[in-house]
Amino acid sequence: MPKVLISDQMSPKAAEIFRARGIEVDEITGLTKDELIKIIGHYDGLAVRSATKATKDVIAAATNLKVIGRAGIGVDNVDIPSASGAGIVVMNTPFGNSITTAEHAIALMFALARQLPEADASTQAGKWEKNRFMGVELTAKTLGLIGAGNIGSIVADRALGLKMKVIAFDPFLTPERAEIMGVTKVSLDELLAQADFITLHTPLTDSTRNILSAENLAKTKPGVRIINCARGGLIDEAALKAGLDSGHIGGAALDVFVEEPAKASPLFNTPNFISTPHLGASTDEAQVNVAIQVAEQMSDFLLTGGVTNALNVPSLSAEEAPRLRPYMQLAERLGSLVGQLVTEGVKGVTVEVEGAAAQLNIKPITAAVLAGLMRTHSDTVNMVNAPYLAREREIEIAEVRHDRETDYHTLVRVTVKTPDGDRTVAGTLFGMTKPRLTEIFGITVEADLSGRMLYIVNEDKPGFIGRLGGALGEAGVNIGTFHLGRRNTGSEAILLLSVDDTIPDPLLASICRLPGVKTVKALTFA
Ligand SMILES: NC(=O)c1ccc[n+]([C@@H]2O[C@H](COP(=O)([O-])OP(=O)(O)OC[C@H]3O[C@@H](n4cnc5c(N)ncnc54)[C@H](O)[C@@H]3O)[C@@H](O)[C@H]2O)c1
Ligand SMILES: O=C(O)CC[C@@H](O)C(=O)O
Repeated sequence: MPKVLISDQMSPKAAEIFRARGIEVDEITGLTKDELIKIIGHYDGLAVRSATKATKDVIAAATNLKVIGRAGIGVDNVDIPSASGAGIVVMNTPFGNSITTAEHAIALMFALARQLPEADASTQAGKWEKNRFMGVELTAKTLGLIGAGNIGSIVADRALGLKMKVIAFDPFLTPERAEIMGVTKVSLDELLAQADFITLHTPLTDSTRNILSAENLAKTKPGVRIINCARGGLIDEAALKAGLDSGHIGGAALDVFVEEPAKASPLFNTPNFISTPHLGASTDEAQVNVAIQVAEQMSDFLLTGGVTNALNVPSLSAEEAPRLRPYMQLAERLGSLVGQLVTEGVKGVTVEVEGAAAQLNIKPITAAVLAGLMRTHSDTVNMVNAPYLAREREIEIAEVRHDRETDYHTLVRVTVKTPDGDRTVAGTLFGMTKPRLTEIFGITVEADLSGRMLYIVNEDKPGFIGRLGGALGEAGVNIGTFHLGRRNTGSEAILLLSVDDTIPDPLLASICRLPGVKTVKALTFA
């Protein structure tokens, strides 16, 4: 009988479902990392919210673990590359708490507009300071959404009902979708300049970390009020404190912090600052939703192999699975590679199959490309919802089968249309099972795409590889594999290195400064 550990506070519904489906379940919350490491080896499944950190060390100790289920959306507490490396499926429940979180953002917006927490504390202290708490109306004010996905869309809907004007910055929001939502798509600078209230609804990624930096906060409208119910790290907390102190920022409400639990913060006790302890998803309704979903999904997987809402494996029928699975892994990695390298909005994706791949059902291959591509910008994308999301975002999808001889026995090629032009990558399967990159942006290169990698474009001049090796060696970064490709002798070369550990930002910056380097990017593959 499979055994599941529920290691965070969860609705009792989750344990009820596991037991009803014949799965043994332990509910042990508040474990330290060492305590978790000690017991995790006994379990086939781990059900978490955000407190448990499923780190590399925890996963290394999880010798029987087959599935990690996140009762919620954000999976930044789960090391997905390590889980994938260990063959552990990671699932989340993408929509169960969206309404609840959107409502929390709206609640915080009201609380800021009318200084509710301070007014409450003052009244209950017997002060009756009627003249101290002068608020602002929300009607006719401009709300700036940073991130217009599931939660952002619900916030927009509610704010429009409050007669606010809603503007949104989201590189993946098409003008057509913005029109359907009733919001105006704007650039980040336009949003910063126009919004009376700003609310954040993006995952924490390389492109969103510190999106409200000191520099961007300085571009906001004087008196702006800011709400973050998404992830700590989207706002520079020190700059936010300075902005509140100077009065440039009229108020801020944070549900999430860089360090959680946030037991101390320079922001605490700052006037016009409101905080809640990561309560965005904390309603009876949302917690029942996510508990039921996670327990059903994990039970299905442990008992039947069925995969739903997985972030690192495709969903597949039993018949197609054996032949398609390696192609989907290849497709997902090609999509992820372009997603990590292309920064501008994607307008179209063409998936071409040649050789043996042309005989297969192309749909799951396309879904895998799209999931890999869009997952770099959203925690909620999986093979199942990726094609739907792509359509919703007006991304044009084309599928082409080639009946022609190629250099490879089987080949998948992905071309992404961006405002800056087309970007093409291609790959094959070695031994019909191992994904292998064969072409990147017009340059032939043969490389694995797995784990943590470093992508460098440089001028093809002698001495560069030695300098790069020196920089990595000095920083104690071990190179696993090394792949090189170039357009013509002496022109542009591409290097793809696999590395054992995360590359720290200062090291990336120093590689960037090496003579001849044009582009450097740290990549991660699930
Ligand atoms: N406080 C909480 O308890 C709580 C609860 C649920 C979710 N969350 C957080 O909220 C986040 C959003 O959830 P969701 O369901 O709306 O996710 P989603 O994936 O549906 O939407 C995220 C949106 O962010 C956009 N985005 C990505 N990069 C961007 C960038 N650089 N600039 C602007 N927009 C960008 C994406 O295009 C997407 O539309 C989650 O990632 C999760 O971390 C927090
Ligand atoms: O589980 C929670 O309380 C928080 C969930 C939230 O951060 C999420 O990403 O879904």
